[in-house]
Amino acid sequence: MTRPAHIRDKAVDPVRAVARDVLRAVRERDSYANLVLPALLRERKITGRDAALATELAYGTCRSAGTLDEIIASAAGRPVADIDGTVLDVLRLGAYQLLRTRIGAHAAVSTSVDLIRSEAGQGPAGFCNAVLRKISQRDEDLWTDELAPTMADDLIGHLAFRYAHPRWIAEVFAEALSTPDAPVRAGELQAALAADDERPLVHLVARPGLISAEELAAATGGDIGAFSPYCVYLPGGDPGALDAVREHLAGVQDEGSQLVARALTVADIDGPDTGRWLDLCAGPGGKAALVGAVADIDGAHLDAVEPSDHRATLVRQSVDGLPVTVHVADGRSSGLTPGYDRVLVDAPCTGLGSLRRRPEARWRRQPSDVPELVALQRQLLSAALELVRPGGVVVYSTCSPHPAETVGVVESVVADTGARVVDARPFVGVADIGDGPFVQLWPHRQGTDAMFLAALTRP
Ligand SMILES: C[S@@+](CC[C@H](N)C(=O)[O-])C[C@H]1O[C@@H](n2cnc3c(N)ncnc32)[C@H](O)[C@@H]1O
Repeated sequence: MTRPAHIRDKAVDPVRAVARDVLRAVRERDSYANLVLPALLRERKITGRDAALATELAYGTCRSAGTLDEIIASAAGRPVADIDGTVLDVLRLGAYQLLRTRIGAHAAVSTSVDLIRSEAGQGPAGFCNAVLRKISQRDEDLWTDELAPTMADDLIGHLAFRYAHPRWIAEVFAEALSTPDAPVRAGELQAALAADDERPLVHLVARPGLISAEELAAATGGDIGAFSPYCVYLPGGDPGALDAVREHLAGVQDEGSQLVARALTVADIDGPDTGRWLDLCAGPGGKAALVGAVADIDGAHLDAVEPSDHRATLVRQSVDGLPVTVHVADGRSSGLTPGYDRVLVDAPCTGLGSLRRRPEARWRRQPSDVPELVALQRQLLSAALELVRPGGVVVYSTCSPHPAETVGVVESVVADTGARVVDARPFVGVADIGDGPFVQLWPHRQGTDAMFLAALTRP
């Protein structure tokens, strides 16, 4: 019987082999690292500390790939486009260990060379050895001095390299953190990119009516969240293995997303709440589950719209047992009867606000993705304003701080429709959240994803 490639060669470290295979799936098949990795760990029965190391190596390398590539190209004396993909995956993995972990240089280089030798033979293994040894002669700061522009010449370019972000995303962060009166301070942009470059805590949501945040914290050993009454911070480990998650008492959800869902349920509206609530972009169902649980307590009902069959199935699973009806439909032409008290538009977006939770996303997204998304966001927000009743509330949110997707969309729809912006800050309940009326959360300020939230009503 032929043994699988990853265990054919005894010299190959199985933990690094898993990380390498995640990088390969991301590069060759556009896979999502956070879907591939758990499946590989299960299949290869890698658990405990080994699983934690494989996760750190796979996700960390994905997050920093662009900066690592510039260092690899310099050390190899050729562009990374001229390096065979299977060799490049291992060079990235080795460079990550050398520059961004405490793993010793000998272990980082020798395990990488073993990986290449087992697949590609002695020649590529020698190349890998030479490149990684060259990289190991400097630490990350020295490579930054060597290859990045100086802070004085080009602040954004420097910080983008240092904190492993594409330059255009660092520019978006700088724009979003600037005020009409003043450009972003260097220290603030640095803090924002640094926080976005770190592995985030897992945030759990305690499902209202089933378990309290206090009970969930006690059951999981986590800490109660700072802002959302449902949130628990989990320091580490596999949340899928927790009893509370397996029994659907709790789920995994960033605290910023919890605050958006909660804002919909507590926002002021004119007149009595008739209990008609709508989630116009519901898949995969994280916010619908939280809103649906509150609807159950408040005697309301939630309609949840999602055009993709697969994602609508995920919504159904996440709202099982709650007063929620899932509609497979386009939110721009859902056919639902107007008159909703509360409508959530958690719009499809670039996701630039949750890059820390999607390891490879920052290198995949392109500025050219933005205009099409903005057009869709405007149409969805306009549709929501037709579905809400006069005096009801529409909450518009994105997991992106991109000004075109946030303030730009809201202001253009307000100009077109005559809708009125309401101060969203009281519905979020976070102190020192800016001058309003919009809310922009940030990893470096609140420890949440960079969620944006606006509240609108129509006369
Ligand atoms: C940011 S996600 C929503 C996340 C969701 N609210 C949650 O908390 O789990 C945006 C969703 O909008 C859906 N979508 C895309 N085009 C849409 C459309 N025309 N109408 C309604 N939803 C759409 C996407 O399939 C995706 O599931």
